Amino acid sequence: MTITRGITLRIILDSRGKKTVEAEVRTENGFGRAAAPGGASTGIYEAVVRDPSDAVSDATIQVIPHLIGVDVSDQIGFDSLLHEIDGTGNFSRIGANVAVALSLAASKAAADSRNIPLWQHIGGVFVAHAPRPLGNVIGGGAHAPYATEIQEFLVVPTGCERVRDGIFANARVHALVRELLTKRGISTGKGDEGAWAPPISDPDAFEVLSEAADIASDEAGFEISPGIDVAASQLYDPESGMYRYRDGRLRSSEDQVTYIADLIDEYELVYVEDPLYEEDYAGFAALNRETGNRCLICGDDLFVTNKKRIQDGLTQGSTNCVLIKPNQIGTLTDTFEAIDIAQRNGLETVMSHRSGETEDTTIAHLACAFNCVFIKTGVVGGERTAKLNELIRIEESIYERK
Ligand SMILES: O=C(O)[C@@H](CO)OP(=O)(O)O
Ligand SMILES: [Mg+2]
Repeated sequence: MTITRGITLRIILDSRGKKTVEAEVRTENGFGRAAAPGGASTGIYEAVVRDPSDAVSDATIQVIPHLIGVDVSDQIGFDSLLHEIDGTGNFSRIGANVAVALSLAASKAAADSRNIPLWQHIGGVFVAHAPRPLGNVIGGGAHAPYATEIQEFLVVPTGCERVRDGIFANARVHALVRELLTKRGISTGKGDEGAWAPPISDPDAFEVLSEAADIASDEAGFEISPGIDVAASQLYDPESGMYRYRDGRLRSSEDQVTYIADLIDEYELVYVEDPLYEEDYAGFAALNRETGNRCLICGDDLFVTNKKRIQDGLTQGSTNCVLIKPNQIGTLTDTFEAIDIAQRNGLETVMSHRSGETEDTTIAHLACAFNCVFIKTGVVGGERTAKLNELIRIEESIYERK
């Protein structure tokens, strides 16, 4: 039976030590638990996160009673009920943190009631592989003060056969970056996602990243490629309409496109996320036209996992890739719809964590079920490795089935 018998909401800690929402859904013979992550460089069009304590006490009275006796095997029905109760279109009444925790916990209860893992419940019988891990090894921006200007310097094991080996290779790059920085006498604190947060310039970070990736690649015997998340909304100054850099330099949208295109060529980047700020569909399109044949140009703050915004991006040719964060949109059904419109129109999808995370491993299952090309999870830290280790287990089950 997949009818909800009990639902619990509680406040737990996230990896930044902030409060967040956890939901538990029980059916007669199934149980699901999920927690909401939290962003630091959030997009302005994301579904609305409420104060966790207020949201949980309100939802306990106003939401949970409506969800008892509901069939969790009908995920679309469950999620539209959440929208109906909320009534705002952006979850500003019940809170996107409450909504996403409930929606994901319901899907896990449904999977558990069927006695199968979540990836299989959602993806069905033809899930053929796990996504490659996109790991953050050097970072700054909104995730670490006085570090790099670009928010994330990433690596992805583009040449690995087994995802498991790629996960270990990313960890090796992470360790090598520390060695290289230490050799140069540079301190190695960490940012919110476990990436090193050294007080160095972006060109220096690229240099260290390339060197570490080359060494790890030689050791592993497969290609490890670099990427970045610029998180350019954080650099954009709406008053001047320019991107404002620390050295006082201002870049127009055109300058920013040239700057990023040059970085793509100089460092052979295979992935660039949010190179322009969250309203600049045209700037994204210019970069995508110029470099989309050799690099994934990915929208995060631009799309916020919202199918309408992805449609706008499609119309303008803004990107060839979409970042997917379930908590940006609030339910699993909305997440599916965003992925569906992207993939049906030939865009790649990347499943992503948030900078504030919990030990929740749901995104590892979703990334496999939805056939995402990469999963962005970070490289080290319990809340990051929880997802990577789950990916190792899922990949093993997929292989055993073949
Ligand atoms: O910008 C991003 O892609 C994310 C995750 O890396 O950061 P945040 O969760 O702070 O928005
Ligand atoms: Mg981003």
